[in-house]
Amino acid sequence: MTFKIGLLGFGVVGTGTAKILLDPFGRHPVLKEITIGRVGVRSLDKPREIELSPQLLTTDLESIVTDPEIDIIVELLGGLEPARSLILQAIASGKHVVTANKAVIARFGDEIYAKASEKGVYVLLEAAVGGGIPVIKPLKQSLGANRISSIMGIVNGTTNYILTEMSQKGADFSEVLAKAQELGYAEADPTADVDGFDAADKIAILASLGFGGRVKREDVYCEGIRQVSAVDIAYADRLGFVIKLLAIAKDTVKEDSDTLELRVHPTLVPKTHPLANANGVYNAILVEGEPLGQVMFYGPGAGSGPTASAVVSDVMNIVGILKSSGKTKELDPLLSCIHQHYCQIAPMESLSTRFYARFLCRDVPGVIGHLGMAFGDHGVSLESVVQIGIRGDLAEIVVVTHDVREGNFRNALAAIESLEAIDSIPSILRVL
Ligand SMILES: NC(=O)C1=CN([C@@H]2O[C@H](COP(=O)(O)OP(=O)(O)OC[C@H]3O[C@@H](n4cnc5c(N)ncnc54)[C@H](OP(=O)(O)O)[C@@H]3O)[C@@H](O)[C@H]2O)C=CC1
Ligand SMILES: N[C@@H](CC=O)C(=O)O
Ligand code: NA
Repeated sequence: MTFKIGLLGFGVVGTGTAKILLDPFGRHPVLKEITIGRVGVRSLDKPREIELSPQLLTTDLESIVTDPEIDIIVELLGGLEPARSLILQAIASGKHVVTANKAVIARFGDEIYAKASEKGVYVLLEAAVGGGIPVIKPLKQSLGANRISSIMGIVNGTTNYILTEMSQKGADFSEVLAKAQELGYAEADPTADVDGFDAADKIAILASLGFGGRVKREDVYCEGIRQVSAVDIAYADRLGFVIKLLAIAKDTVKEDSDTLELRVHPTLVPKTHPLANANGVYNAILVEGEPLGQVMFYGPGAGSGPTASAVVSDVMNIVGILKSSGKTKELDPLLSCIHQHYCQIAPMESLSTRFYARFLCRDVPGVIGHLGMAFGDHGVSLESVVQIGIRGDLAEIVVVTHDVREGNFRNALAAIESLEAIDSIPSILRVL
């Protein structure tokens, strides 16, 4: 029996996917039954790493998603449109879909999964989060017996690569970003990586799987890494931390309400924490549940081969189902997505966390006392105050707070900004 896939996109991940499918020797035997039926691209003239028969390539992507010969559509275009419309058209034509497109799923997952359930087809997305790391299927299946309390991790390879190179080699931000693009890690528009949007898409998807409700993408609080400077990386290092872009989804049961913290931001992570040692393009996702406790998923979070590994494993899962149960419309609830309600998200002001803040102060007597008083007045207690040095004619003071409600911390900062001794507050970062 042969199963035909229609590949939408033949870039970094599309090429990696074709490489695996065209070289099945030594891999799972089911791969020998999968062939590439058609390939959709934007430009027919572009030089390609893999030579495909010219009849396979087309710029008419609609003709692929409606082709009766195709069993599975593999969407590797990126971007919102035409990806969303083509996925919906593929579903309407009764085709199963595999996608790596977290941007589309995080925004239109409810629409896509509702249509997929109606049509009795699967939409699988292992490659969309953590690249090659198996994390979607484990959350759906292997961890299904657990009550998940938190999902926290490094889910963007590009920014982790940038932060690692900045901290280990003192490299320059824009040079490292260009290298990440060259290596095929970054999105077509790398703003999505650098400003945290890609990580926010991914944590929205993970939260929805882990906490059993839909998540509105716009509810994810999101800060990227643009404001992380070499100065803060060096201070963090001296204080025993590394700076990582963390994506966090945490169940916070308070009194009678059960809400979810959902946020992406650069974070000072203690060097002893398991997430601190995920470097370069590697991602790490720490899941906590009852009764299991903690489990960490670690591996390459982006790149052609690793991401293609996840894409092809989804294709194989669908082929396995088609082979064993035929074209039944009854979906396996452990592979499909059936959420109906939305998770309730906690407002940022109500969250409690530690903060790191760097102040530039006029070197007047008692400045540390003024700072301490302003924090104290707003219920913020300090874990450490380090007056590190002089920058020009300004004194540089770094503080780390104890756990504090975000709202109280912001109020304290507003008061501090108006102090005569304060010149500026160049950085504020959260601490794990
Ligand atoms: N790169 C990575 O490491 C990872 C990527 N992903 C996701 O995988 C998906 C693909 O990413 P990647 O392979 O890096 O992207 P690329 O930009 O390398 O490839 C995109 C492919 O899609 C084709 N394409 C894009 N828009 C259109 C259009 N409107 N009509 C026809 N063809 C189009 C391009 O055609 P042409 O070649 O003619 O330009 C190209 O072949 C994205 O959703 C991304 O987020 C997920 C995990 C990791
Ligand atoms: N641009 C993304 C690619 C994988 O999802 C990243 O850098 O992680
Ligand atoms: Na994955």
